[in-house]
Amino acid sequence: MSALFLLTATREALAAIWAFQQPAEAVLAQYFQENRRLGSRDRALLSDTVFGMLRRKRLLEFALAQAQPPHTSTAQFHHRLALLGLVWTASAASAPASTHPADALHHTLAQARQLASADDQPWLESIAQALAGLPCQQWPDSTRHNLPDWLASRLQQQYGDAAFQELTAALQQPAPLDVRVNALQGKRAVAQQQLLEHGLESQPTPYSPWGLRLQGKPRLHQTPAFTEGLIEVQDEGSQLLCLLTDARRNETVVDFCAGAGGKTLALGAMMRNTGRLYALDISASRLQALKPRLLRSGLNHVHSMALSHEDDARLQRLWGKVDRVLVDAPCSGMGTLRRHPDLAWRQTEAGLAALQNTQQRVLASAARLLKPGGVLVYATCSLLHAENQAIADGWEQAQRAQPGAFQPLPLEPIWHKHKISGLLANPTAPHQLQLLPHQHGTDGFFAAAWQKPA
Ligand SMILES: C[S@@+](CC[C@H](N)C(=O)[O-])C[C@H]1O[C@@H](n2cnc3c(N)ncnc32)[C@H](O)[C@@H]1O
Repeated sequence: MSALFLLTATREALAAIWAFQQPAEAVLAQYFQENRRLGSRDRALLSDTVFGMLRRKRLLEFALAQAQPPHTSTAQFHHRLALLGLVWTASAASAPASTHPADALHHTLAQARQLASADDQPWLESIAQALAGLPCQQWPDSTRHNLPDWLASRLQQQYGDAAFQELTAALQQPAPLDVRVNALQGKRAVAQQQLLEHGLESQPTPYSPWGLRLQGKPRLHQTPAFTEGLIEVQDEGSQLLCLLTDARRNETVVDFCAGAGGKTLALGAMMRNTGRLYALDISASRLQALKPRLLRSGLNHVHSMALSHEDDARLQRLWGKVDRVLVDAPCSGMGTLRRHPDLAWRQTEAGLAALQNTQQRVLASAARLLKPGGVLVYATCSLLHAENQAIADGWEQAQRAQPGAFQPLPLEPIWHKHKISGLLANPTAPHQLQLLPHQHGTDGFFAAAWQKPA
C-alpha cells in the first residue's frame, strides 16, 4: 500500500472511530469489509495505528492543539491526526519500549516533517516549536494518563498517586495474548508443545495453572490446539475468577452473565463435564456464539438459557438448588483498556450509574439461586470502586440482617488448594480480589466471594 493510500485509509477509519459511537474494533471490521483492497498486512498496520493512537489519545490531541494555523474542519483534524498517528506507530515499532512518550512525540514530529508534503510542513513545524519551548513536566497530566478527566480523577483518588501513574502507564501498553488450556483435552505442557510445533512460543502464566502467554499477535485460530479445543483465548485474570468459584464434579453451577461463554467453558472443564452447568444471559446472540466453542471444548453438560431480564420467572425453578453461581456482571470494562482503549471514551458517569443499577439487580437475583452451603462469586473486569467494592459491600450489608445471610468466603484457601502463590490476601477484605495490570500483568478484574450458611 502506498503511503498516500495508507494515510487516506487511516483518515477514513479515524473519522468513524474518533466519534466514539461504536466499538473501534467493530468500526474497523466494517471498514475492512467495505475496503477489500486492503491486504492482511495493511489491515494489521491500520489496526496497530488506530489502537496505538487510542492509547495516546490525549497526548496526540495536545500536540495537535499547538498547531498553527489551527485546523479549520473536522476533515483537516482527522488528516493531521492520521499523519501523526501513522508516523507515531512507525517510530514506536523501532523504538525501545522504555522510550518516554514525550521523546517519542518529538521523534514523531521530526520524522513526520521529513515525510510530509509541503502543505503539512507549517503546522508540523509549529507544533515542534511550541513543544520545544515547553518542558514535558509542564505538559498537562492528561498527556501522561491519556484518560477522560472523570475517569482519571476517580482512579487517582482510589489508588493514590504513585499506583495511578503505574496503572495508567500499564493501561497504555498492548496486552499479551493469554490462552487457557482445556484440562478436559490435555495438559498445559502438551498444549505448549503443540503450539511450539506450529512456531508459537508460549510461557506458563504466573498464577493460573491453565494459562499460557504468547507475545505479539499470533494466528492461533488455524492451529490444531485451537480447532481441536485444547486451548481457548482467555486472559489469565478471567481464568482466576473461574478458579475461585472452585466448581467441582457433579455439582449444579450457574454462569449468570455467560455472554459468549468464555467463563462457562472454564467452569465446565473444572466440573470435568459432569453435573449441570447453566449458561444464562439476556443476550441470545451472545449465547449463540457459545455453541461452536462448546463443540470444540468437548463439553456436553451445558444448558444455555436466554433470559428476558435478571428476574425471569424461569429462574424460580433453580431457586435454592445451585451449588455455585458466578456473576460476571455487565460493567464498564475499564480493566480491559489495554485491549479496548476506546472504551474509556465511550463510557460516561451516567452510563456508569446505570450499570451499577443492573449490577445490584443481577447480584440480588443470582443470590436466590444458591442452596445452603452454596458459593456466590461476583466479578467484573472493572477498576472502579463504584462497580466493585461498592456493589459487593452494598449487597453484603443489605442482606446481613436477613436469616441465612451469606458470609464472606476468604480466598486464600482456594489459592492454596490450586498451589497459586503471589496473590496477596486483602487484609481488610480477605474475600475480595483486585487484579491490576501493573501488578499482576492481567487485565483489571475484581471478585468477591460469599458462602450461604449450610
Ligand atoms: C462481562 S459480560 C460476560 C462475559 C462472559 N462471562 C465471558 O466470560 O465471556 C456481561 C454479560 O452480562 C449480560 N447481561 C447484561 N445485563 C444482564 C442481566 N440483566 N441479566 C443477565 N445478564 C446480563 C450481557 O449480555 C453480557 O453478556
